[in-house]
Amino acid sequence: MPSLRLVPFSELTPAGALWLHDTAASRALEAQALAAHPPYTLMARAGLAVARWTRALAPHARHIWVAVGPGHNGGDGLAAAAHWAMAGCQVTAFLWGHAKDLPPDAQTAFASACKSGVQIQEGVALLPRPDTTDVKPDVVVDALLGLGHHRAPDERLRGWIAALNAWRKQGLLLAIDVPTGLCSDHGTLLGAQAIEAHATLSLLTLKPGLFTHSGRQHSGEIWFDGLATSAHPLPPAAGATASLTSRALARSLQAARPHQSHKGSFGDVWVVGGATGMEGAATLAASAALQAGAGRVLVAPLSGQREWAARPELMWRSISELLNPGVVERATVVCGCGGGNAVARVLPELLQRAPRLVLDADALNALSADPALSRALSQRAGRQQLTLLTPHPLEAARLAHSDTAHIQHQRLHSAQHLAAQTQACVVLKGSGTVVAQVGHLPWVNCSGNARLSTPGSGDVLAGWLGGLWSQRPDTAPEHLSDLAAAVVWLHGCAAELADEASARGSSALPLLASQLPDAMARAVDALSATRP
Ligand SMILES: NC(=O)C1=CN([C@@H]2O[C@H](COP(=O)(O)OP(=O)(O)OC[C@H]3O[C@@H](n4cnc5c(N)ncnc54)[C@H](O)[C@@H]3O)[C@@H](O)[C@H]2O)[C@@H](O)CC1
Ligand SMILES: [K+]
Repeated sequence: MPSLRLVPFSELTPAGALWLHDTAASRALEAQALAAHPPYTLMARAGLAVARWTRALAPHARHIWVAVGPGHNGGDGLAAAAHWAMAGCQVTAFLWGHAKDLPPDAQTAFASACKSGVQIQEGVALLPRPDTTDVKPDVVVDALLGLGHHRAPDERLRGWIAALNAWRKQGLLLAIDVPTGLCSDHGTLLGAQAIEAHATLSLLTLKPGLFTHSGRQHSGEIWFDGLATSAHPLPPAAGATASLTSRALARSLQAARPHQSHKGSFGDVWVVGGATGMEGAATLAASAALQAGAGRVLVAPLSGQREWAARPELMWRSISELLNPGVVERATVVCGCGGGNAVARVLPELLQRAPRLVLDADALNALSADPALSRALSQRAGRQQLTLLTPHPLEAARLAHSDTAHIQHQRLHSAQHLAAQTQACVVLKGSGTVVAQVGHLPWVNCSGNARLSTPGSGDVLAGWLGGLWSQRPDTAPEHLSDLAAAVVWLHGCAAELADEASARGSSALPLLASQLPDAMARAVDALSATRP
């Protein structure tokens, strides 16, 4: 099943953008909304939204448990509990603390829950686990902690998290706003454990931590309700931390091929990579560039080996042909896929001359190892030469002279920092790929699944980026991150389509990189099949 449900909002936004708000930005919006409405309005709406959502996910649920934390997240759970009970469900609320200690709105929700017939247990030491009770709820809801959770769970909270997760196999485990234990800003775990929900309903704003690092794993299907706090159904872009990629973004970058077109209409992509033993990486990138629609794709293998059989449409050339006067200046160059150490030799000239350069894998490693190359990279922007970097976290760590844990701890910041350091557009790969460029709100990708964790997947992404870019050589610097984010979305969409097509319907097996260009082509076809 696709793991993101933002419809109808994602289909309604004309620019195709949904905004993500970190804790500070969400708190600012929350304060505005609270000031604009009578007390309890927002929590009442949150409770109704949670109740309707639960109904939609589990229409036949009769028996619901909710774990209620000490703050407003717990209040949302109590407000929902009142609705479930009024709808005839048997509902038990397990309170972390005592009702008298709840904030005022949550006390109102508590009173409403009591009146509606919710069974309440206060000051509960530990939520019952499936092996300690004969009762079998259909749905268990995490309303422990939300935006107010910033420190590592202590032993008692770890016990509650473990008990809630133990219900995952018995029924539906749902999280309100943020799965407890997950950092809503960075998607990291605040301690060793966090709720692993089947689905999460984000309230008022979408939080970046739901979408990147461990966010997707722990949030399950992500749903959103803006609580109708303004005339528009969505929170404003102002103050947003990032934008979420969408189908609409990908569609906006996909143009029909004009009837009178010929291969010269779509530009040349040169792929430089494929050192000895790694020729396949260059071939994958080249195949992707071709399938993305580039006019001609020329491969300059660093090994000198030409894989004629790989794709008859590809042309095999030497590096010196690429470096002939006027050739590289007209090309879109994808460099580094399977490049080995040999790639360092060609980088100085490519950095100097290529107007559009995608740097991946060993090209990134070469840059990190040589300060002269890094300087040459950062000087490109001043000459209006554009660069796309596609590091995975380890490559990003090398480029930033940091370590992977540091990069991953704050993926959004890391990508933005790297973009500033290199003056390039940075695609930081991983669960919830981040696309960052100086002066622009970063993108966080919402498509994809673990089928993409397979060798060669990144080569295909780099190649497709080159292939789309060659058809849009005049992409303005300020739109480069949009182009990159659209391709990242397509790459993920291909994996989701593979899931839908599979009889097993889940990410049990990888999508082989050699099949990925075709799968991305199907994703493009699916774009044009949906309404504009
Ligand atoms: N204020 C409102 O009317 C609204 C609030 N909303 C909900 O309110 C939530 C935020 O509410 P709060 O600011 O009260 O935050 P939380 O509900 O996340 O909880 C904060 C409370 O938990 C305690 N706490 C934090 N970390 C802890 C830990 N590790 N162990 C034990 N206790 C810990 C804090 O001391 C504080 O008492 C959102 O996530 C959302 O669910 C939204 O529904 C929008 C409306
Ligand atoms: K929660």
